Amino acid sequence: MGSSEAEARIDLPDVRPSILIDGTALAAGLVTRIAADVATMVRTTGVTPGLAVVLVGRDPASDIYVRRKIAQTGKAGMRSFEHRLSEETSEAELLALIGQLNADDAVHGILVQLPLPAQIDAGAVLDAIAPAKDVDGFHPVNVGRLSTGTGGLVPCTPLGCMMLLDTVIEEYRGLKAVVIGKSNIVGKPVALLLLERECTVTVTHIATRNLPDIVRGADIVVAAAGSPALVRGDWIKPGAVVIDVGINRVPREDGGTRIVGDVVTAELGHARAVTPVPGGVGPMTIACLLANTLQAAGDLVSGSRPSHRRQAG
Ligand SMILES: Nc1nc(=O)c2c([nH]1)NC[C@@H]1CN(c3ccc(C(=O)N[C@@H](CCC(=O)O)C(=O)O)cc3)C=[N+]21
Repeated sequence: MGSSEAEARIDLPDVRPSILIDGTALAAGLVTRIAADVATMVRTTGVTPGLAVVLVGRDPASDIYVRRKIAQTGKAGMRSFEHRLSEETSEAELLALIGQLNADDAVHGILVQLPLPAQIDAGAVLDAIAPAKDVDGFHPVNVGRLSTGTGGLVPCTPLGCMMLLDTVIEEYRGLKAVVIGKSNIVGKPVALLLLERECTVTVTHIATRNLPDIVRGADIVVAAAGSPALVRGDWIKPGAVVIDVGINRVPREDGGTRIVGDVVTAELGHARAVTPVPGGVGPMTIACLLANTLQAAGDLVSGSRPSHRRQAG
């Protein structure tokens, strides 16, 4: 990254230096609270929440995330069931496994790690997961529930973004929010959550014209473009809150790689608050997966309709 070029672009009023929102600490606190709720559930119902994680193929990054997810379930006192399938797995084989997990009373949450190999239609797989066990919130039933504000399981990364925002924003009503990226996994659901809080939401994407000008009007920016160092300091209004969802692996001078977000955080001294990468949205995504697994287990045990999520925190 050309840091001298970066510095040259800063020409903004002097305001308080921005807060870095510590996603690692927030996630650890959430996992601790979830662990207490899990213990209560085990004591009062005899049921231990269980999460099945399905990984097809050998993507090294997916491997790391799956191991993190499994480790965190253990910390929260949940059970995890790891299913590692070969790169050559057919769609029919994967659908058969999902059928088994749907029917397994010890499994309350099912996560199929994305992306899937090319021979498998990811949409068909997500459609096959029982909506009540869909802890990713990707099933059309849960997507529909989110869009109508009628409960259900909410995708983990957007939920984590809202919890990070909640640490610095008390009143969302009327704030201008700009979401960069229109993915089904982050952009669209986070836009719906912000809309639910009565923000004025703009969703931008690859074909958006004058993106910097649109972002300059935002009180809240959620950057989920998957483009390293896309969002520069001079795009950000003084006092804005910036959530960086990007996880981009870029080459390091010494030949290794490092993870950077979509935002040049070093240029954001004039923002009110910014999330770091790593240590921001990523750990919250995993903590929210546990929160969703607990919610799914609670709803499955009580036999109730999908619950409305209690206020975060
Ligand atoms: N069905 C499905 N659900 C997912 O939720 C899902 C998925 N597929 N496929 C891949 C993405 C990616 N993802 C991450 C989770 C945690 C971190 C995370 O904890 N990151 C750390 C460390 C980053 C690092 O150093 O590698 C951080 O940002 O601090 C990152 C990425 C979940 N995903």
